[in-house]
Amino acid sequence: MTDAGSQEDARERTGAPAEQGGRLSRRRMLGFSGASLLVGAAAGAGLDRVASAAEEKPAAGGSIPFRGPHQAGIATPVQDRLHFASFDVTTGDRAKLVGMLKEWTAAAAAMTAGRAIGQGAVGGLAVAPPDDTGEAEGLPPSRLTLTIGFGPTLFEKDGKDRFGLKARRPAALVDLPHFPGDNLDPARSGGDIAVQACADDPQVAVHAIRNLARIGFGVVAVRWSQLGFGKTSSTTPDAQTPRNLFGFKDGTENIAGTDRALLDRHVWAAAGDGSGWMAGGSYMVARRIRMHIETWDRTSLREQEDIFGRSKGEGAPAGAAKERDTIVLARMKPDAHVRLAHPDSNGGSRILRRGYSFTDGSDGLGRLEAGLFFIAFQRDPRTGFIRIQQSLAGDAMNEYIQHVGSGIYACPPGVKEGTYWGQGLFEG
Ligand SMILES: C=CC1=C(C)c2cc3[nH]c(cc4nc(cc5[nH]c(cc1n2)c(C)c5CCC(=O)O)C(CCC(=O)O)=C4C)c(C)c3C=C
Ligand SMILES: [Fe+2]
Repeated sequence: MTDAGSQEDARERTGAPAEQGGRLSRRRMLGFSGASLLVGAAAGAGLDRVASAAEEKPAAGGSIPFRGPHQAGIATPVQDRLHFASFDVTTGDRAKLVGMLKEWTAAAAAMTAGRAIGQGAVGGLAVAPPDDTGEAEGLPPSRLTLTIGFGPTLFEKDGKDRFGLKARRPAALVDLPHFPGDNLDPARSGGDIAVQACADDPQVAVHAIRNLARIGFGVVAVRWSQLGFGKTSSTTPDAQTPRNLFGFKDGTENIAGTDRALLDRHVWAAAGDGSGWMAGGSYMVARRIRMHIETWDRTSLREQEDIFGRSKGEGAPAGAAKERDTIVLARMKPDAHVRLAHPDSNGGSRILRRGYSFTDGSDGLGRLEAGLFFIAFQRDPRTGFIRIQQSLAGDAMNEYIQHVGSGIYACPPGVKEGTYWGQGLFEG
């Protein structure tokens, strides 16, 4: 850790805010003085209150605490941009993998606080590559969160227990079954380790993934990645519900990041669930879903609304006037998306959705290569995503979408002071 790193550790211990409303840039963070930290420590309780208020609703450029009981980026209010990356581990050396996870943890703590990695982009030796690539210099933390997850192949790949982790694989980390209509590209699926980077500034998210990949050189290689914009789900019900690329409000009936009871019941894995090292963690399912925009755009408004079971303008459930009015499933068509995805149609199953829209240019036939990068967190994918996706086999929307990429990852609990990402898996 650099001096700046020690200061950051001290900040996290004292609860001193990394910045106030995003006014401190990375450059200014490096100049954050030890004296001000002492003042912060003396102020103790008052600053703790500031920190927890900031945690609930930080300003757009602000920072989200990296350490805590749960990883940030799950219950955290959804940021504007996504850079998701899935990595293959290219070494068979467990010690190297653990060493990299330690380096990643230090780098993630720095970047989420708005600091540069190590000696920064220009602070090191002139004859060596800089510790940080530099494109986030001068930018605020932008509510960057980095969330790590471990894929099934980290535990066993092609019958090989490469890292002695096979017996540690959680029962809930199942291989996703084939669903009707799936057209999955192996080059956009799977991976041993995934990192979800979310931030309000795409440059900050891209910088984070780029630097983790750089640090991991020789240990991991990027298998596939996805950029996303225009969050399609909100975890803050008071905020305006965002719209997806079909033009509908998306995320109305999501689990709120502040709803402790629902999070404990449906999102956070518990000690009694079978894998003690996952307690406080969650399971992430990522699906790249292509949306056939051009076909959709030739569909009548009534048909579009029937497909979702909600109105396009207000987002009201069928037969109701306002977005938050009570849902009556019987008023929707039997194959309406909301009717089939609703907990009442799935034995009470609920997931926390955190997806983003994507457009990757056009597909060579003049059609927009666009869709939803669907991300869902849940306590158990067998009763979460899998259950709901099986129900969606009869979804009227299937004519307009296709699942083309897929991944499932066990996201360990949050990082405590002095520990590294996934330590419980390797040392528990
Ligand atoms: C397996 C889970 C789900 C997939 C895959 C999925 C794809 C998908 N969804 C939309 C648009 C909307 N979804 C909405 C609601 C909704 N969707 C799911 C699950 C999956 N969606 C759930 C659990 C719910 C909530 C159901 C409820 O309890 O009422 C809505 C309505 C607004 C809302 O509540 O969010 C929209 C719109 C798209 C476009 C899509 C794939 C491209
Ligand atoms: Fe949906």
